[in-house]
Amino acid sequence: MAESRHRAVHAADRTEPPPDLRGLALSLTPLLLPWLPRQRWFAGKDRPIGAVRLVSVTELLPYGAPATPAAGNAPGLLHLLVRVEQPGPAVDVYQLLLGLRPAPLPARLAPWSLGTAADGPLHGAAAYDALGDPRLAGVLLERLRLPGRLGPLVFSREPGTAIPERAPARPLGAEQSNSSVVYGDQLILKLFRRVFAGPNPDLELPLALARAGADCAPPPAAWFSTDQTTGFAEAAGEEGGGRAATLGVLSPFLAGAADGWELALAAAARGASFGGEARALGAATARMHTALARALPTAVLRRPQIEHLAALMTRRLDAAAAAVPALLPYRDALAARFTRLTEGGGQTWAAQRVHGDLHLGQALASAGHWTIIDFEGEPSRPVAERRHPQPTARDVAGMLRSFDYAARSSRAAPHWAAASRAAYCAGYAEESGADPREQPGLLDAFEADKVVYEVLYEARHRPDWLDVPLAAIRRLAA
Ligand SMILES: Nc1ncnc2c1ncn2[C@@H]1O[C@H](COP(=O)(O)OP(=O)(O)O)[C@@H](O)[C@H]1O
Ligand SMILES: O=P(O)(O)O[C@H]1O[C@H](CO)[C@@H](O[C@H]2O[C@H](CO)[C@@H](O)[C@H](O)[C@H]2O)[C@H](O)[C@H]1O
Repeated sequence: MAESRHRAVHAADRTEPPPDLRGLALSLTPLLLPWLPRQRWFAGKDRPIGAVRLVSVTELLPYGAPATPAAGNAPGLLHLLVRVEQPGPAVDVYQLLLGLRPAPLPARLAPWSLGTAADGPLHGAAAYDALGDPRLAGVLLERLRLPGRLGPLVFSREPGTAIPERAPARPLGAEQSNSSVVYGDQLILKLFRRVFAGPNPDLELPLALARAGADCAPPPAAWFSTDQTTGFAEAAGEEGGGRAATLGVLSPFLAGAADGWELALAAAARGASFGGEARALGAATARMHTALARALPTAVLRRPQIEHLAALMTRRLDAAAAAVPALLPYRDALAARFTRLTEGGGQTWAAQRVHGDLHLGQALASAGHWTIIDFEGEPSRPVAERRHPQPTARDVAGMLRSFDYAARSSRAAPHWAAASRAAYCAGYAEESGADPREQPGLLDAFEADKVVYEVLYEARHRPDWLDVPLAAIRRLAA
């Protein structure tokens, strides 16, 4: 890799992309406008895009500069952070990795195409999502192997971790909020698409767990971030303002693991009990909570914080009901669950860092062990809010909802979900000594909050699934 060239392109103290790189990237922006809203991870699909502005441009591999003459038309690789301006309060920053080759693209890369630059310095170059190109994904792996700075990008590596020099790369096909590449069934790189100022909990929590010796999450091997966060959204930067934004995390890949969602669906579809697995998952959740409470700050929620929490849940409910009118008839019954939280007199709740979006798809089973992944929290919540200590009931409620989703999606007998939920809570209680069912008001409120979130999530991303949370709401509100 022509490392010295990359460093020459980006001086370490530069805050603006050099004019030649800015010119390159500007000739790509017309291609971004139609492409962005088609991406699963693009959060602003419901609003028109006003403008796409460059926050930073980094050349990871120069276009049109083959390392050897024999390499012929070598691809280029650009890292972009772009601000997408849309109607509404937040301005989102997205991370893009764009491959460049002379048009036309080879057929294997066609599904990743953004189109061909019509003018500017890249006139005639085909741009594509570089994660679909194993060669370019390899460039990223090499960067992560060698810690250091490249312009606005800072690459870090956890001491004592093994990262191969080369490994075949394949993009993960799953419908995701972010994008991931698997290297040789050994490592997985998760690239955050919508990025925020401050550490991403999906690095912060697994790293804290690993450093505390807990084996509940894959231990990060390397990561990269940017410390140039001036163009980032205000709201997202509240707590992390001016601090480095995490862009990607490389972790061990659990080859051959099955996720809890597939396992639960398979069991439910053949009428088999999921009790043993749910119990073990409850115990794994409790171990994760215990380790997080030891490794990261905890808090006690008193009356003002509990009122704030209830108000936040009610605000989210009202926003969801405004967007999905099918929620309106149940609004008051759901709001009552939040209000009841504040009626406990001198009641206090223990709070700590939690997973924040725990569901069956976030638990991987391999060799009889549950590993928890994806600690980012609910992607639509401000990151500052996701990083606050919260009652562990938030995670328990998330998983309980997931058993309901699995039962409805597989048309399981009605008692299947109830039995799985009970086994999960029993496993949690055995491991931690505290049964989540002993705080029914808290669990009810978090379950109602989660199901409201799910209504909005399904309405935005999977309208065919909307009836799953709506059916639960009809039950909760009855
Ligand atoms: N360490 C891992 N080992 C094996 N598979 C993984 C690992 N991390 C993630 N995956 C797979 O990738 C999918 C997406 O990862 P996730 O972190 O949930 O991303 P997103 O936030 O985009 O949903 C998961 O559902 C899982 O199937
Ligand atoms: O995995 P992500 O971080 O992208 O989480 C989002 O997508 C999930 C769906 O993939 C969504 O989860 C909902 O559907 C699941 C079944 O597909 C179900 O098991 C969960 O209980 C349900 O909440 C999640 O809410 C969303 O944040």
